[in-house]
Amino acid sequence: MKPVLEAHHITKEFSGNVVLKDINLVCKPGSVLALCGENGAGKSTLMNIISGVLSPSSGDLFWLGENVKFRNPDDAMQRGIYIVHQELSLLPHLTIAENIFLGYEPKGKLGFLNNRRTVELAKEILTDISFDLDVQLVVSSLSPAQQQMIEIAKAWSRKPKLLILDEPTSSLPKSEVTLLIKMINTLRERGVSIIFISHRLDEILDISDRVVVLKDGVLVTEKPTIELNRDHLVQLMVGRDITQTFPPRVHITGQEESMLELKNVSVPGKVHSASLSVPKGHIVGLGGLEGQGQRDLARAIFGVNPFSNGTMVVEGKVVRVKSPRQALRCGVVYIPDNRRQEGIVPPLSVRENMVLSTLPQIASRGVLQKRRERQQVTQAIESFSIKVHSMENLITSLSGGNQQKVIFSKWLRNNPRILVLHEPTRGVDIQSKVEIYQLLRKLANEGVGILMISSDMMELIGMSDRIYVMYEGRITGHLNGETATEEQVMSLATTAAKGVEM
Ligand SMILES: Nc1ncnc2c1ncn2[C@@H]1O[C@H](COP(=O)(O)OP(=O)(O)OP(=O)(O)O)[C@@H](O)[C@H]1O
Repeated sequence: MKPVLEAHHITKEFSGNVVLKDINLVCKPGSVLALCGENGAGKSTLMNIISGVLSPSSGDLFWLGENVKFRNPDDAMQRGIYIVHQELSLLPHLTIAENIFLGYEPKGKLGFLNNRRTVELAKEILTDISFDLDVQLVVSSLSPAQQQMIEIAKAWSRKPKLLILDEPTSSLPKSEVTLLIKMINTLRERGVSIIFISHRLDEILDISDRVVVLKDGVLVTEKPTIELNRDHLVQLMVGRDITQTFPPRVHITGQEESMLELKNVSVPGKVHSASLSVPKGHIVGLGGLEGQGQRDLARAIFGVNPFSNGTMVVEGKVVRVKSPRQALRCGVVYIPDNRRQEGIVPPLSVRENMVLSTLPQIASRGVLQKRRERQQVTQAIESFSIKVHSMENLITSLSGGNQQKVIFSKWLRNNPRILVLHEPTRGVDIQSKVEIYQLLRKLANEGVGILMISSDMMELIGMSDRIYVMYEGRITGHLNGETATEEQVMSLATTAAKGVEM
């Protein structure tokens, strides 16, 4: 079949720094091409070139055999290239139908907006891709998975020939990924050529027909997916085998010392009478489907939206945490899941972003302190393997995964006693995941109490010493992390049973 798009010898430089070298790529109709590689390998840059956001420094793009130069994303979209970015672009206060047709609203005879027609057409689009949802719902009421699917429905309404999905599953729990995969398969059957970027290897192997691996801006492999397995793919991306993803648990003997205890805490309408305990040196997992109150619980612990009732005990003392500042004073640090929106300050450099949370301490000190600060930043860049040329580069010039690592390291500079993390490895490549897991275990071994919210079942079971599960704002039970199974977690995640320990 004739390719829709061919990239010939694409190279891209940013101020003399070559981030893509001589890339050749072929995208065929009705086929899914998975694009993978470590954080900073060049995946987004390549997609931005294909979708007209960036121009290549050299090389050519051919669209249906014709040599093309896109001046902007609209230009590429006119041809049929549509990109769905990692960050969702929907307007939360508008309905699904309004979002799908934003900027393309069907007009009536006199040129007025035709709301009924918008609703009808939106319904047709959802039906066409077998997605059953009331198109008059407001987007803010949807789950992240549903919002992601509306992004794809919006793309589908523009009749794309080439659809680029940049980490579409990274914020979705496994249970909802299935829905998305079904949708991708439907689009493939309709003859759409799809480029699928993901760090989730199982999905890559599941969905794609061919796999392309980028490493440091070079295309190192292109193979039919059936010739690959998980280990092989890791080898290609990382350059070595990763035999052990999760570091070994350490068995703590003697009396358990509690770092954080929640007794019947509530957040109105979100968390109902939840109780849990995080012992010293433990990693306690908090699982469940997305949106069951985990975020509200974490934010309340950190004083963003305080608990309305119940008791919070930190290292044996009852505390009332009403602000993040108070939480930090109690030794509690919270690293949220939407790190890129909440965590970075775009106009600042990597160094400035890293020292931000401890800035008042640093600002009052002199040259020596500045030197120390630079040393600490250098150390953080090394220990997190952050891909950056200079610490003075703007944070926005880093790849998504590397921005996440900067934020991670920034919060850890506060020397937490209790660390609350939400989806610690979302959007992070396999190698860095392993590094983050090792770091968390090291912190636990040093006596930090860790509460890790994760919808990644492998991670939850592989890392936690104890697992609590939430459903509809309640903790439905807890499990021993070492013996827990996926089925047990799922069963607690979908039932209102109480007080189960297995
Ligand atoms: N506007 C820019 N200016 C300077 N450097 C940039 C710019 N955009 C990207 N880069 C650099 O290009 C390299 C590739 O980044 P890119 O975002 O394409 O990686 P990626 O493979 O998509 O990573 P991730 O998985 O983390 O999203 C990185 O080293 C990044 O710092």
